[in-house]
Amino acid sequence: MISLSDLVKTFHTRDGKVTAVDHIQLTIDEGEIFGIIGYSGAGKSTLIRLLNMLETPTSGEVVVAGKNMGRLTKQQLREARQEIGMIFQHFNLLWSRTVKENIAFPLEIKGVPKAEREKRVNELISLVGLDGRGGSYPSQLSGGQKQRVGIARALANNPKVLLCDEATSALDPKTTDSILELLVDINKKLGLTIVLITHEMHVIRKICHRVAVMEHGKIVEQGPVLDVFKRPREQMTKEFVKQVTEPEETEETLKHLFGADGIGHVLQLTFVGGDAKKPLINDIIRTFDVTVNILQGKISQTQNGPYGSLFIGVEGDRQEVQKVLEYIREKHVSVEVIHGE
Ligand SMILES: Nc1ncnc2c1ncn2[C@@H]1O[C@H](COP(=O)(O)OP(=O)(O)OP(=O)(O)O)[C@@H](O)[C@H]1O
Repeated sequence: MISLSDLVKTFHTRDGKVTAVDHIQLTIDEGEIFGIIGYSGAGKSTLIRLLNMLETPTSGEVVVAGKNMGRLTKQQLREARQEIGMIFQHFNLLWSRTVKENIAFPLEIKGVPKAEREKRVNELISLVGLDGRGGSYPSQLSGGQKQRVGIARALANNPKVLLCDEATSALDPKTTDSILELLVDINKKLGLTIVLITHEMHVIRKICHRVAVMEHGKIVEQGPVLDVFKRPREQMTKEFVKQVTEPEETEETLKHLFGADGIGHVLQLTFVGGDAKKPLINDIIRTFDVTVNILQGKISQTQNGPYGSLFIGVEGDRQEVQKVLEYIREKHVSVEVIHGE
């Protein structure tokens, strides 16, 4: 659905040249929810704005739904943009228009007749769960409801692609989850391709099929979400993965435990997909002459299956602990000794 080749965007500022997007190659498939994660300044906003030509590339190509966006006439570009909806962190609604009028806006621009417009607007209001709020003004809505209006407006022209620019960053965690669920629902119902940028791994974990990690204008790592969670290569990816796989206080808790008596080895086990359901700890206790102490653990759900991280303390003689490690590895569960020999 989307293919980027050798895409570059440089800005010339008073302080010199800034390369916001640096030779990016990327393919995003039809019907996929693709997440791009990175810290502030990595170039995410610039990259997503290049997809609908809100930014003009310095060099390279952007092809969306079979159209080479850089080679279109102004009229063709206007038409191509109708196939690419976009939602924003601060919603960008028209404050003097009601919910219905906001959603109808892109249809008016396209010249859709009034009766057809109304029908479509009512369908969209139901789709995003805003029944009964069509006559309200944006100032009368909660943040989550405002984003629902943004989503309905972005979908008005039946786009093939939806771009989400930090769409949940201004929302509280519960509202964030409800908007993410709506995006998954729309992706499934309409087969819409969704590209989102975020600095929160929680968003990626919850809804994306694939993820790309961006740093200094480049994509430093990409792949299916579970694969990247299981084997993050880059240090920055590891930091992002930790955001969702380890409870915040893990490091502190473990530090205290390392100082305590009787803590032999501390192992970190990483389970992915079906592995997360195996009764591994039970098997270890039954099979080996060791004491197992569960220190901390977390299982999270991703679009491709569960992902879990578990910290256990294992006491026993060294050879027996070695056998435990071999046993865990045989079961294809990743294990790392984070304390002990
Ligand atoms: N219009 C512009 N003019 C000059 N420099 C720009 C412009 N837009 C972005 N930049 C620069 O490009 C780099 C990437 O910015 P960008 O906003 O794309 O990053 P980001 O990852 O989206 O960060 P954030 O989440 O903070 O917006 C930054 O160094 C930024 O200062």
